[in-house]
Formats: sequence, structure tokens, C-alpha cells
Amino acid sequence: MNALLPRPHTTLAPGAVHVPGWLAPGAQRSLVTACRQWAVGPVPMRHTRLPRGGTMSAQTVCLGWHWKPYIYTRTADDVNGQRVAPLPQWLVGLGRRAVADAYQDPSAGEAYTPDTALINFYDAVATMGMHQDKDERSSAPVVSLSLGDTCVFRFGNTETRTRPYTDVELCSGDLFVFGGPSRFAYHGVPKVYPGTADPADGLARGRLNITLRVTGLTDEPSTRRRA
Ligand SMILES: O=C(O)CCC(=O)C(=O)O
Ligand SMILES: [Fe+2]
Repeated sequence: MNALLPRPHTTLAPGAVHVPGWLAPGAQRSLVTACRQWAVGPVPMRHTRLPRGGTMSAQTVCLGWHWKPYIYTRTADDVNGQRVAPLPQWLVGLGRRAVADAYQDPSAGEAYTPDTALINFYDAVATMGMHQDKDERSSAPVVSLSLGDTCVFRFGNTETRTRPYTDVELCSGDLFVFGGPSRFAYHGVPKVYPGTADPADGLARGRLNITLRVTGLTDEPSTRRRA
């Protein structure tokens, strides 16, 4: 979306910061290209199946760790059993810069080492209900990058999935970081505005969102026999 008026860096709640236009157009195009490759495999992007039988309307692919409701594993046992692609080091670096810029705190950036990314694709009708990102065993911030169509991002409170919440528009290139007292706030995407993406940013239709997270998980040590 072409913002005629500059949109300011905004703190919605302590630890929840929106930085409009954080990614330059070239960086957005590179990320879209990377997302297209990740969507192919080794684990293809798909609509996540929910335990009660439904599916999510957004499509998702993961890096580093595979998320399925409501656990992280190294292999995508609900898709094709393959190990997910690794989280590239350049994306870890982007996450560190995101945290440093959002919090205007270089040391917070240096301390941040995400180990998973969830990449969601929203078509014109996809939405995401209010939820907490709480399957991680870490309270490190979540870094969210938006590409393509503009959406309404609903950022709520840590107690209930209902009001009070604030609706913000996330446009292509926007950064949103939620950590600290906002880390476990409910949030969701009630609406995507189809046709609002600028194809020059790399995505002709739809919206991509990348969230970087720290799972706090480690691989089980391999069992070794004592000599
Ligand atoms: O698409 C977004 O902006 C949010 C995605 C999200 O909340 C999630 O993947 O947990
Ligand atoms: Fe989330």
C-alpha cells in the first residue's frame, strides 16, 4: 500500500511495537522469493489440520521446527513426515535487527536467537482467529513481518480473546514485535484486503506473514551406551 502519509513507529502496549515500512522493497522481494521456495518443501505449505477436524484458512510452512496444534517437532508428522528446512542464519540476523529497531535497544537485538519461523499465506478470504502464541517454552519476543496485501491485525490483551484490543493495519514491509508483558497477548487477523499489494514488492495477490520465535526446545540427546 502506498502510504501518502508517513505512518509512525507505534507502541500499542508495553513490549508491542509496530514499525511501518521496516523492510525496503528489495528486502520484501527477496523474502517473497524465499517464501516461494520454502512453500515447495521439503515440507509443502498446507492448511494446518486442527485437532477437532477443521483446517486453518491460512496456509503454513515452518522452518527450524514444525508447528502443528499444539506442539513443535523437527519432522512434519501431520504432512509428509519430512524434517523441516533449517532456519537460515540470515533470517536470524534479520530477527535480531528487527528486535533492536523495534525496541531501539541493540542489546535486546543481540540477545535474540530465534530458532523457528512460521510462514503463513492468506488468500483473499483467509483469516486467523484470536489466539496466543504459547507453544514456545520461552518468553522471548515474536517478530512478525508482513508482505503483500494489507490486513487488519487485532492485538488484544493477555487475559481474554475479546476486548480490549486494538486493530492496526499491517502493510507490506511492516514489522510488528510483541515481547515482554505483551508476549502472550491474544492476537489474530480478522481481515485481509485483497488487491492492496503492490506487485512490484513481489507478491501479486495474497498476504504472507513470517513470524520468528524462540521455541526454547532442544533436540533430545542421542542415547549413547556407556562403555
Ligand atoms: O499473520 C499474522 O500477522 C499473524 C500470524 C500469527 O499470529 C501466527 O502465525 O501465530
Ligand atoms: Fe500468532
